[in-house]
Amino acid sequence: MATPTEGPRLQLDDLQLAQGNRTVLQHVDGAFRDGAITALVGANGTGKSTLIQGIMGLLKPVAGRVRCRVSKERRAWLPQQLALDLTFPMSVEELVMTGSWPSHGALKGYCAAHYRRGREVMARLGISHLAHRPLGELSGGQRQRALIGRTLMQEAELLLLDEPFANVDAETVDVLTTVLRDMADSGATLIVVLHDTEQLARLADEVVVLSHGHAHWTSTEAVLKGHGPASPVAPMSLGLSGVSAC
Ligand SMILES: Nc1ncnc2c1ncn2[C@@H]1O[C@H](COP(=O)(O)OP(=O)(O)OP(=O)(O)O)[C@@H](O)[C@H]1O
Repeated sequence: MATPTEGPRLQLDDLQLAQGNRTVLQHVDGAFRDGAITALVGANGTGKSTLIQGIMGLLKPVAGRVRCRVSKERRAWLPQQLALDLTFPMSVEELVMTGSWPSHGALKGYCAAHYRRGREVMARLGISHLAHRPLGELSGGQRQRALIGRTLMQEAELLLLDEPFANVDAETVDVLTTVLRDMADSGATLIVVLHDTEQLARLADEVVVLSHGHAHWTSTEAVLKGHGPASPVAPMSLGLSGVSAC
């Protein structure tokens, strides 16, 4: 199938997604802005993970379609930390280096340029001193830095993150916020599931609100002021915690 060369990288056309026999989202129409961070918010069970699965091609649409101009090698998905098994014997550096697999292949071995880039990525995330530490011996924040390092190594153009700041320390939130902003400023399209108004205010350029089976594109300001799509909607009813920034 030919890949269109114009328009946004990621567009959803009248998308309908189901889990089992149950429709979770329908008539989802909209584009994600390139070079921007879009927050995905909604109360528990409104379909945030379902939408991510649909975008990543892990869940086949019941109707409509996902139009994505990003090659599979440049798409990255960071699930919730709890969903990850990081007990296998691998060091931080080995994990970061696997980010080169989608484009380079898993079996070819790394060249000097790969190792150089891996070291740059670890330095940027403040984890150089952990390069040889097994993943199973990391804190939540250190683990999340290593996982983001893997997506930097991959040079992801489309990055989906499910609650990236859950169970991480404040310093890691600062480091990751800077790195994610830099990625967007470099042109990447980022979609981030968030549950915290402070992080939303700090990070999101725009917001997609999931509610009652539908998705609505809106501004960060509208959500923070408590005006959702079918306004007025309190941030808490969107699954957002923290004090409203209005
Ligand atoms: N594998 C599954 N089989 C059946 N139903 C599922 C499955 N996964 C999710 N669901 C249902 O689909 C709906 C949407 O779930 P989803 O996990 O996408 O919501 P969410 O917004 O990500 O929730 P949370 O904020 O709790 O992570 C829920 O009603 C959930 O119970």
